[in-house]
Amino acid sequence: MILLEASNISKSFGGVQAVQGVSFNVQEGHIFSVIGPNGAGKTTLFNLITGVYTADTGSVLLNGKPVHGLPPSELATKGVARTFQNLQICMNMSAIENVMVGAHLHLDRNLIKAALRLPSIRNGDRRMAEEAAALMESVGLGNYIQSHADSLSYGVLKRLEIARALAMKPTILFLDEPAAGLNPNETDEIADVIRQVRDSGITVVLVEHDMKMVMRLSDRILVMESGKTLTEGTADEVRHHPQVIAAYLGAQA
Ligand SMILES: Nc1ncnc2c1ncn2[C@@H]1O[C@H](COP(=O)(O)OP(=O)(O)OP(=O)(O)O)[C@@H](O)[C@H]1O
Repeated sequence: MILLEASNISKSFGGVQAVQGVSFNVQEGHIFSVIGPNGAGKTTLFNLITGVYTADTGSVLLNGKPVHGLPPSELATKGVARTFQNLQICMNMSAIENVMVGAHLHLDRNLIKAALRLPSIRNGDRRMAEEAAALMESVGLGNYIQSHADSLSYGVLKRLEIARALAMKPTILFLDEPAAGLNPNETDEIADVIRQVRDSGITVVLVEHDMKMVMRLSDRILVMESGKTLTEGTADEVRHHPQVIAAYLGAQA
């Protein structure tokens, strides 16, 4: 079943056509990855689908219903969660408080401040804390539940961000470069977490530069170049596509 249907999405910034007429479908239960060289338009596409930017053209259907133009907070109530390329963890909070914040809101910095005043977080609401702890266990962070965020390694923080997004109980999770800056061991750990998220029934959309991880994890891959779709297919199809090989090697197609 198609969960997300993006059609003819375009966005320009001044003279730069960042995304031009991109269409794709994401099947429920899949890991769908978006790859492409630097500046190909991947993050812009992500921002358009998740309501950070408004598209110049195109439509996005979630479960067959239009969701384009909705802000991230409203998309979150419809089951759309995301992480960002740059960590959005509150360093002056404990790890578990960060996850509990995710249960309440939708990655808006101002709202995070407001959430700190919520009685359920301030008083460490037991049920919420238990759920947050269970989520942390599920992404391999059981040892860090009471840790302060600023004491955690980058690899752990990246997983913590996923745990916080999962606390929103999404049906579809967008991950923007989850392996960026991670060493090979941390990358394997995050790949395991992503697979586990998918196996738990949550559809995953991924922007990622680590090709090994993308090829191993993805059910389908969209390749972008200069704002446009170069091709879309399975890892095997994409890997053997002459233009993809050319784009990545910088040769002429
Ligand atoms: N807010 C913005 N204002 C102006 N130009 C932008 C903005 N965001 C992106 N662009 C431009 O749009 C194009 C696509 O950028 P985008 O960040 O989406 O690419 P990307 O594929 O995610 O790149 P990377 O892999 O380096 O993150 C680039 O030319 C970029 O400079």
